[in-house]
Amino acid sequence: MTDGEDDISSREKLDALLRVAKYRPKFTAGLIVLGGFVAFLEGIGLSFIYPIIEVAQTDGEVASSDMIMEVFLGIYDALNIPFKLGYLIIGIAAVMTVRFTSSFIVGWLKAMLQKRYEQDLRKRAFNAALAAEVGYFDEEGSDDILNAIITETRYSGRVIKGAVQSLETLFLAGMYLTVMFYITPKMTVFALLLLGGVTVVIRHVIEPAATVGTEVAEANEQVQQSVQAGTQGIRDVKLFGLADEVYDDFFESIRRYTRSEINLSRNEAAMQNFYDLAAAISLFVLIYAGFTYTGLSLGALSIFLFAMFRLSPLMSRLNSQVYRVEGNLSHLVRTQVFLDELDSRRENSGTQSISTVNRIEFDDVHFSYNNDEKVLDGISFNVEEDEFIAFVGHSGAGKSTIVSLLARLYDPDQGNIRADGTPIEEYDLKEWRERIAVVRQQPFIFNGTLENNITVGNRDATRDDVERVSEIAKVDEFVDELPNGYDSQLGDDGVRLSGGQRQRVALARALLKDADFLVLDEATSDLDSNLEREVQDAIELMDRNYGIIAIAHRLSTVKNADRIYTVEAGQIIEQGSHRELLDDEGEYAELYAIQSRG
Ligand SMILES: Nc1ncnc2c1ncn2[C@@H]1O[C@H](COP(=O)(O)OP(=O)(O)OP(=O)(O)O)[C@@H](O)[C@H]1O
Repeated sequence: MTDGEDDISSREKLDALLRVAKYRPKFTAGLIVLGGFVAFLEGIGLSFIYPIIEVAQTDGEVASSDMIMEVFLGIYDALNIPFKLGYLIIGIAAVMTVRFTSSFIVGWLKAMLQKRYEQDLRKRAFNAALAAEVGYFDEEGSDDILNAIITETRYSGRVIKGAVQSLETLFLAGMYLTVMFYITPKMTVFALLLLGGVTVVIRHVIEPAATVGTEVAEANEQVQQSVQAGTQGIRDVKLFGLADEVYDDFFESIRRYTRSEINLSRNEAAMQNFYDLAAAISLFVLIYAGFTYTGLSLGALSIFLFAMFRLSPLMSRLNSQVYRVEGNLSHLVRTQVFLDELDSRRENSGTQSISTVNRIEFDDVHFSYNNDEKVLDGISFNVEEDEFIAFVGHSGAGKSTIVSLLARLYDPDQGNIRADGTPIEEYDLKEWRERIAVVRQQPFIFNGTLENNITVGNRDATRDDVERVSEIAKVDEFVDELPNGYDSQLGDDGVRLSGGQRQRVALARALLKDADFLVLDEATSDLDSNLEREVQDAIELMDRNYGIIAIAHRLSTVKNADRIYTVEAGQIIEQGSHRELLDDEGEYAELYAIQSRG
């Protein structure tokens, strides 16, 4: 195979196969042994031809002329069965029954192995994806991750079945060869050279399977991306007249996919048919040679030719199977690389337990997303459990990033974030996230009921609890308009809700969590100012004591904050109460003046 950019080296393929072998090795070994047993029975069945032909020719009067005959006579004698044609037929029928029943079991177990392996890969991939850092999703894009979990794993699962199948075929071929070799070594070597030569020529001429496999995998990924843009992004596609562009992308990738799949099948068909052609010609050459140059008995020659007749399609099947396995191996290698990457990007959790937080402190925190532009440049602030602080500033200043770091979606490059004096990365990650309730500007709505969406952070909550927080978040104002109240299905990503309604659901969700700090990242920006004010008041008047960290564009919502921090280019440029900041006549005062005029 040529080593192009996207080609996968033999070493990688071998590693991938070795890793597959470690999945349920005993089951797989049992399956292979059973495959060997099938081949053995096939051999026994085949050898029955010999006594059957001999007995038919001599009308039952056979002498133990050679080893095969002696073995058969011995067995029939031991079982006390007459060595007659009828009983020989019954014998072969019995052997074939066991052989094909075993084959059926092998087929069944193979499917089991393949599907379970595929399931295992999917489970591992999704589990690892759920545990991976958010940064990995930023880099890879969720489309690629989706494709790796859904599509690549399916192809990968086929490797294990294909490999076992190839081994089975190899056993059968080996058995036929052994029988042939036993009868006439010279003609067997000649037959092998013929078939082997044809195989080498055909494989050399046809494109290496893995290259085509990689092409199929890449094209698949692109198809998925285009379809996703056309489904998830359908509104923007329509609004911006992007349908043609999205369709062109889709068409180009599906064309690539179709072409690669056709090439793959063409290569397989070519291999199969040209091989069969060569095998058929070889067979007639051998029939001629057998009758002309060897003094074999009709029985022996029949077994030889029958074995040869069965061997040739097996060899071509083996060729196609190996070719398929190689093709699927490139998917497997990609899946394994993906799994390794996910594992190496696992979120780090601390071990320290945490049940309440009284104080959070950012101490000279620096951060950049891709090690290039600094997004946070020395952020320091603190907030107590009974305080309300706010961040304001221009878009892109780094405010949401502060929240992401606080929730440990990312870790700082430099500096410390402490909770009650301990760096937050030392806390158990899950427990830490339970301490803070974050409401994002564009929350995700899960496919389920309204109630289900409100209780995501507290599945034990009762309907009363749900109604209580819904009143504060003003969800109660639209719940009656939904067809089944709290039991209404919200659809994929909450398509049935307006932006403001989604935000209210997210707020109710956060309020239901038993957290110590409530983090509102433009949480009410889609509500009209009156409703926003009402929600804000309701939160501030709650009996429950939360520390509140709010990010706001509309400055009126943070007027009551104990401290307001103005963020610019990743730095806090001023801080103080609303009054103090107005008196300072700095950036905040300017922003406030602009908004008041508006
Ligand atoms: N996941 C990400 N990967 C790379 N860069 C990012 C990512 N998220 C944000 N940024 C960049 O970091 C900078 C700060 O973004 P951030 O969302 O924190 O700003 P913000 O002040 O909250 O803005 P806004 O008010 O518009 O929400 C921006 O320049 C943005 O492009």
